[in-house]
Amino acid sequence: MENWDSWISAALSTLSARNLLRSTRPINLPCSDDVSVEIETFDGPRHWDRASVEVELEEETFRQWLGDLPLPSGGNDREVDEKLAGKMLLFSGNDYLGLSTHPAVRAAAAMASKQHGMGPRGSALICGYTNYHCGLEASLAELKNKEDCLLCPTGFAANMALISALGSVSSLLVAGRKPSKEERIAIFSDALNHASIIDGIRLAKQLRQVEVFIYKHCDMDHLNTLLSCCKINKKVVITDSLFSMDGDFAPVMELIHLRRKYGFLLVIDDAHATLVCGKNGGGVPEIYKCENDIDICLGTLSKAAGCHGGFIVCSTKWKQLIQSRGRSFIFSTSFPVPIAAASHAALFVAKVEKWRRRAIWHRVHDFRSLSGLPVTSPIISIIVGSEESALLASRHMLLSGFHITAIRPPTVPPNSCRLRITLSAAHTFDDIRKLVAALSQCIKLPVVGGDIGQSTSKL
Ligand SMILES: Cc1ncc(COP(=O)(O)O)c(C=O)c1O
Repeated sequence: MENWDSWISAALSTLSARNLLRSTRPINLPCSDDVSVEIETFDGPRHWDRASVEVELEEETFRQWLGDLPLPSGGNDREVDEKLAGKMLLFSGNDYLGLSTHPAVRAAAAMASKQHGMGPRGSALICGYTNYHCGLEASLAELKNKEDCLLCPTGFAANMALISALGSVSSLLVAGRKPSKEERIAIFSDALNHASIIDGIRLAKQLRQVEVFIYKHCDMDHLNTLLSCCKINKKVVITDSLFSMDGDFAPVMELIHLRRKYGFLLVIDDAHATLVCGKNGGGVPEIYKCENDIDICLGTLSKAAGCHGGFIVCSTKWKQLIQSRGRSFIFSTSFPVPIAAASHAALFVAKVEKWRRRAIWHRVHDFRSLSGLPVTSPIISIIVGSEESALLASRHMLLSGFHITAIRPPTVPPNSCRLRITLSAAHTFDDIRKLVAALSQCIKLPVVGGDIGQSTSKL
């Protein structure tokens, strides 16, 4: 029976026959000693952690932001004059473990920039790929328990590169002509997948390489029906593992069950779960120990790693294909060496400082018990309905000193406007208590701060 392994091998043979297979040739930048020896780690939070969740706005910016938000009926600007600017508590970032301000991450970036500057600048296939990038790829493959890894300029670029490479398989297998409908790739995509997946799919569709089937959010019955009706052989299912707007998890074990039934290629975007989920931070695949059942896993270093850049962990064969056909990988400058060095340090710290993962999950638990909302992850989506209600709630939170944004159409459907709140290991129980107290003044919560005075955290 034909399967993805034979299709990918055939696509690689075609590329090889046409001299189109590409590989990276790392530039060797001498680094001083083994970096992991110099990385300092700590057994609990320190003062620098606060810098990742405390921000300041200029008075002018604060006024402008408030100016974009409606005044409550009968309200006036007096309260604005009272609060104004100064420090705010950030509940809207993606630096889930607070690593962006860690001394080891700062030191790695500083040392690399001192030794090598911000170069070499160029795309990975030309001259932008170094031993730093190579080492980071090896660490990510190890973290995710996969054969290989390919770094991309961003997480957005990683999804675009993967999907353009995927689409190219259908053309490569019918060399010299356009694939018929049955010869295309059938992509099944969750309705709430990230914009980078949606854009990648739209592009491949326009090029007539793929047929697209959108299944209802996390609805495995709907996916099963679509799969069973589809006559195309080459099927792919792609989903966020932890959804960026709703904060819920994809039903990974059910997807794996369907994969066994239909033999599709399973791709997950683990951007928000990497380093946050799993004992060692391996993300959703580590929770279920199902790394072998997930064919391709994408992620980003711009969230829990606190740095920048995207990655794809997969087999060496898939890596060869993506680096030869993934346009956003091929035609974009790779990220600078200090970013690679800092990301490498962040991965090391995240592995050693396991208390950070415990801390963020304690904060999730604290929020759940104080608010009564059934949250299951550090991404909290409080749906308030109309655009006006969301903006009024956002205004109240802003005036209470919380940096939280209202999410509106087109990012979310009309009448499901929401406040999106993200938690971090750098938040304290007291931060969560104050947050819930402020929320309870503008939103009806199931529990209005029941045990707001007591920590549920054991940290
Ligand atoms: C699920 C998901 N995938 C990909 C990305 C893109 O990552 P990056 O910010 O590194 O481009 C994001 C960022 O918001 C995301 O939420």
